Amino acid sequence: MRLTLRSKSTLFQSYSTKTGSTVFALSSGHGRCGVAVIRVSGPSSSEAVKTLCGKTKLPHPRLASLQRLIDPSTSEVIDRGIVLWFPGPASFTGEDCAEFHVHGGTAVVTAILDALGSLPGLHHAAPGDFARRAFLNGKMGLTEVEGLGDLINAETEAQRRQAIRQMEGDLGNIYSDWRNRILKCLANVEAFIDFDEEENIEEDAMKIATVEVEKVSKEVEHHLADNRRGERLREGVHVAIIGAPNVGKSSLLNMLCRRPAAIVSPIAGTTRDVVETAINFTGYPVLLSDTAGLRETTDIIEKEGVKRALDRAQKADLKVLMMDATNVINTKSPHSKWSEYILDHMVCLGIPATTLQNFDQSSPNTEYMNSGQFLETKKSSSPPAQDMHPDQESVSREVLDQSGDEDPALNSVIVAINKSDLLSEKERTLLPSSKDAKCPVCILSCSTSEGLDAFTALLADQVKDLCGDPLASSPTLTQVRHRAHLKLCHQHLVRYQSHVSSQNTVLAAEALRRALRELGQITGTVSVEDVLDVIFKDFCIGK
Ligand SMILES: Nc1nc2c(ncn2[C@@H]2O[C@H](COP(=O)(O)OP(=O)(O)OP(=O)(O)O)[C@@H](O)[C@H]2O)c(=O)[nH]1
Ligand SMILES: [K+]
Ligand SMILES: [Mg+2]
Repeated sequence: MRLTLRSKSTLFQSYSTKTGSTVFALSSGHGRCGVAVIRVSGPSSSEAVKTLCGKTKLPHPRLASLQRLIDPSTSEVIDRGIVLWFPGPASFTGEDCAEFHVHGGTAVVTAILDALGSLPGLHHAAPGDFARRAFLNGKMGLTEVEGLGDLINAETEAQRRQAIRQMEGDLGNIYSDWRNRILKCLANVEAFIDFDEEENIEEDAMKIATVEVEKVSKEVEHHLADNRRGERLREGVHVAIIGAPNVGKSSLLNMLCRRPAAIVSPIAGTTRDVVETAINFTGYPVLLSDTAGLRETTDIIEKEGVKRALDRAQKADLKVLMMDATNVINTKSPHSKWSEYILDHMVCLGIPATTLQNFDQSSPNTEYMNSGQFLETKKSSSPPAQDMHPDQESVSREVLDQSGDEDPALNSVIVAINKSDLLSEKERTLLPSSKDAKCPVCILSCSTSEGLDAFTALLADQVKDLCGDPLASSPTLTQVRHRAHLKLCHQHLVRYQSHVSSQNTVLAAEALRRALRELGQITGTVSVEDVLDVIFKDFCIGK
């Protein structure tokens, strides 16, 4: 076996010198502001600093100095600002870097950028150029770079916590740990293949590897079965308000986002499009959607609205099923159970059957259906189950396990019975409790705000449950990209076990290599040389 050893740092170096160019960009926000920060990275950074400062010597590294910044073409002073010089590799990107902190006016910023652009070898940076250079120079792993991106984009406290944790390397460490352990296993398996007969390789090298692979495989599996908490927190929890026309869906949306985002009117069928608002819900991001009232209609625009509403309901993490309290009182037969009544109501509205997985079809509430207030049953026209997000299935199952008394068919549904102000005291006592309905029920009035605090608290609890506390448990998966690679990694680990069972060590080793490649694609450290490094270290080949 020939070993070509090359360290990771030389590998990264060859990338960065290949780029060779020097880039610059406005790093603070655009628009007029007190101070703007312009960043430069690359081999010509030192020339840029000297030229703009009009000096032959560089300022002290990493010390702020006040400088007159000069336009090299006219020798005119552009501005007076702070200059920071960060010689590589002790800089954010690992290259020579500089920062110009100037007055944040459009003309000042434009003049500095133009001056930099006029220097030889300097180019305006493309999006993400600085982070990319930091990654290529080994300053950050891919997951850390992604964490940095998320941190910049974080809009809520919980998102910020998750992102900073990822940027600090918590998530990357998990993946690196798996990677290192699989590398070791691969080293064992390779040694077993290569030196089986000639050398004194420990006999149980294969056994040790197999036990360890099984362990990692279980950990990956557990990490994958996270209910998409991290991804939800990153993207926002999708909450859809659905229900019959005129029950007050748009009124509720407006109350929750504290602005008249959707039109409210006494005319049934007012909302047609999905009206989406992003709100910060007690520190958690929520994408709240108001939808068209669900009913059968010949109006083609409203029909499309109903289709969109059902589609949104299907994709939502939580569905707020809104009902009009007066309808509830009038249509509920005294004999039917509340949970059945709610399920019947959903079926009548044509809400996708996937939400009603355990609905007992043998006892439909025909009296209610024939009341004429709602549509005929549309179960058959419901979108097929395979349209569901593949993970929604496991989500449902997990909620089901935890729900205890709740009806699994109603998981992810919150019933909001609105217009309670229109009921008498006596009628109110007839409304269901969460226990009767086997799912959370809130009685509220968008007119008087009654019950709104309780509803908000309940929704906040459910949103928190779906996202988890980003600091409490071990870091969760945050990106679909990671999930895709981890799923493949897990498949290869499972395959490894079956190849070992059939004593095909060559294929077993290949399965580990493929598992490693998937992990490497998450952290951005794919390099076959690493395997050889481990063999060299652990088995002292060539001593
Ligand atoms: N009395 C009373 N009226 C309400 C309440 N909430 C909403 N309304 C009224 O009910 C009517 C319909 O409200 P919307 O918010 O437009 O209802 P919607 O469900 O969005 O209606 P569509 O978009 O047409 O499906 C309006 O006239 C509201 O003012 C409430 O709690 N009590
Ligand atoms: K309306
Ligand atoms: Mg509406």
